[in-house]
Amino acid sequence: MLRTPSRRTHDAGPAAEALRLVKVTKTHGSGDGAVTALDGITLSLARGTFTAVMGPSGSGKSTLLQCAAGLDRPDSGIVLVDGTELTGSGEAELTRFRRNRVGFVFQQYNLLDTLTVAQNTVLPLRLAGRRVDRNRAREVLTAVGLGDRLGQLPGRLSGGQRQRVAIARALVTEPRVIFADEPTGALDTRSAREVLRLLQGAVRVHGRTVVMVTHDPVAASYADTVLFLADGRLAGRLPAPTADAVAERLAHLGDDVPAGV
Ligand SMILES: Nc1ncnc2c1ncn2[C@@H]1O[C@H](COP(=O)(O)OP(=O)(O)OP(=O)(O)O)[C@@H](O)[C@H]1O
Repeated sequence: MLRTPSRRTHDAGPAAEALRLVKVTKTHGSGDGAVTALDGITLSLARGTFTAVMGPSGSGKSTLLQCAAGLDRPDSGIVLVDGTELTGSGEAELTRFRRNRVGFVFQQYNLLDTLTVAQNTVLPLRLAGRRVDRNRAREVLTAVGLGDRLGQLPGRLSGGQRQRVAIARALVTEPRVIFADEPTGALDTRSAREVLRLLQGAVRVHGRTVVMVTHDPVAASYADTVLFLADGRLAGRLPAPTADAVAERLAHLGDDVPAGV
């Protein structure tokens, strides 16, 4: 069962906490081929914050996001989203939780080509069995600047426009946390900026919580805080990041790893 705040034991201000990981470990593969992707990650993210996760290739960023979002299961440790414990829950419950409380944005958009922009946008509501208000797609697509594209197929849109549909789709359920894995990785500078501003607006205007994996220091500078990963461990934290400061930290990652972040 998913545990509610009143029944869980790791309770440090649930009202203010959007995401909490306690000693999360994850190993991919087994035997000689086993790779420790996450090596005891403990972190807490406040509601209404925008966090970027950075680190070298293979440092565990995507695995962290997948485990935090309930898309993958840690080997050990605890994951709480908005005060509800995901670890230890059944598959059906986890699916229901993801559909209602979490939004996703991926590098490759993951839109369904045969559905219109509007249909793609409200798909999470349909999958969750929620009522779909006729105006909901228009409302949320207008907010991302695509109010005039409702009936189009994704194949007719640019990469930036597709990613904005993906953001509308992530926002449509009014999720507690939005997880974005390299959302600007396939975009040109201008489209990337639009996407980052939308994510920033979701946090600043609507109080959502965004966790974004990125390789790009400029993209990370849109976040309130950057968390650095190295070898599956937290290797630093940078509040109020500038692109230069992020690039500088990345260049020296591993020089000194603090014990707790
Ligand atoms: N499904 C898998 N099977 C085996 N090994 C995996 C799998 N997924 C990830 N790994 C390994 O786990 C480690 C962490 O991978 P992960 O994708 O989380 O890192 P990352 O920081 O997101 O990397 P990148 O920046 O290249 O996307 C890497 O060594 C990777 O090769």
